[in-house]
Amino acid sequence: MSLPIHARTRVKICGITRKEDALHAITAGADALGFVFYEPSPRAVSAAQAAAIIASLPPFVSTVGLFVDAPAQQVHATLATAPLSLLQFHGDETEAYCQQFQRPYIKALRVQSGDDVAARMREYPSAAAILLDAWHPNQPGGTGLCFDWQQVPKEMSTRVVLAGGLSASNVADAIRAVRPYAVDVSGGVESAKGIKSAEKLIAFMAGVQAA
Ligand SMILES: O=C(O)c1ccccc1NCC(=O)[C@H](O)[C@H](O)COP(=O)(O)O
Repeated sequence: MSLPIHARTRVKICGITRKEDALHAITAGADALGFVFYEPSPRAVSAAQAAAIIASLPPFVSTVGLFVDAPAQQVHATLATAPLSLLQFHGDETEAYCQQFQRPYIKALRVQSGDDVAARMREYPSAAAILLDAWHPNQPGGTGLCFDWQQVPKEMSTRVVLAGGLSASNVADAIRAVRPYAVDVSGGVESAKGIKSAEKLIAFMAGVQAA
């Protein structure tokens, strides 16, 4: 039996740094929250900060821990402190690296023009989903940039979490173009880096529902 997974598009709000933002995101209807464990990011949190936010959440909310080419020991130590439902790997991690933590994981791929996205996605058969994001030479994520949605292989869209430059103004078009399993947003729902806006979260969710 095939599941009707397109009955609605799931939403992950990434770069949560404050309890109030987490609760605004959930109240607006988000399914998942992302915590950035990458020190150079303006949205970085410690494992203890993430654990405190997660402890304040209602049930049935997925929590995603994001890493960029982190030493395995850092991922293990974070998991020991923060109860994360999934891991997200945003660097050049191999499938063998991603699998070693025995947790469901999302592999992020940063898309450049000319990329064979289908071939890159096939390198991670064990991933729970593939997050497709925009490529930038100096920033591994959270760039606020879109990539060309036509590059998403249509036959694989049920595995895709679409990210990169999404906001209330373009998320409905993005969903209609790609029909992804989920969308992911960070900068498009912020009032400042790492600070989410309740109004922008509500507007973003309305855009998702309009698609
Ligand atoms: O958000 C960050 O600062 C970040 C830093 C390093 C790696 C990944 C990062 N974010 C990952 C995400 O999942 C973002 O939501 C995704 O890149 C989209 O960001 P945006 O274009 O700002 O919506």
